[in-house]
Amino acid sequence: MMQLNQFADTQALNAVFANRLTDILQQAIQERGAAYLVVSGGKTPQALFTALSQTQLAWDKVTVLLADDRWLDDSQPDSNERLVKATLLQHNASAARFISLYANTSTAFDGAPQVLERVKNLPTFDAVILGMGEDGHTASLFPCSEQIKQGLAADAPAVLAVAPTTAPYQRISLSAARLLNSRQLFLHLVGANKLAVLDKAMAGDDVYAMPIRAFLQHPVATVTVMYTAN
Ligand SMILES: O=C(O)[C@H](O)[C@@H](O)[C@H](O)[C@H](O)COP(=O)(O)O
Repeated sequence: MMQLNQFADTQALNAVFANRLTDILQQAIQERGAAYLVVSGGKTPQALFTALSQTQLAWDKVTVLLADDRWLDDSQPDSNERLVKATLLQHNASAARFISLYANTSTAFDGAPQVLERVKNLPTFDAVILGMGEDGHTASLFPCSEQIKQGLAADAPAVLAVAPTTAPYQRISLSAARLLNSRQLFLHLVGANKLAVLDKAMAGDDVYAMPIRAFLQHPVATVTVMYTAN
């Protein structure tokens, strides 16, 4: 299921979204003593991360990880880890624990087992923030990749290596099954072109053609879409 929330601009969206995430994490800490937040890389979330980094929260009880990363070390400009460290894990949020999806191996396929060790025993996430590409990919579950069946399988491991054919870099991605194991799922979209992709995703049902459908059309999970045109 999908619930669409539209905002006047990114500032309004980020203010509401940062508050909502803070409330969710706060409640998790109260109930369980710890909170787990999964974020996406790419361009869309950067201002949200800056807003979130300044919120009042027991950040030392929060674990942050990425939904996916490019197989690059964090000195590289296109590393999502680099982005998260530079924007989210600053100010108050610098106290959070971060779990890296990168290992120093030449390929993501060689490194995936090491990353799986770090992720496989994590509990249900409290919030997952997904992004979406214009081809309908989310995290690094790319429709063009040979690994897409594995990434969307109900019994997939928590983490898999992906080689996109229409986007740069090998990737490491949480599987759809692992991402869906969250109390809250958000999809963060900025730009009318992303709304058009969302409409297309809702209008068909081939999950391998548009992997975001595995979330938007999941029989049980609700995806809260946080959208603004600009
Ligand atoms: O590593 C990544 O690139 C992502 O996590 C990816 O899934 C992203 O969320 C979408 O591609 C949207 O990217 P933009 O926000 O840059 O449009």
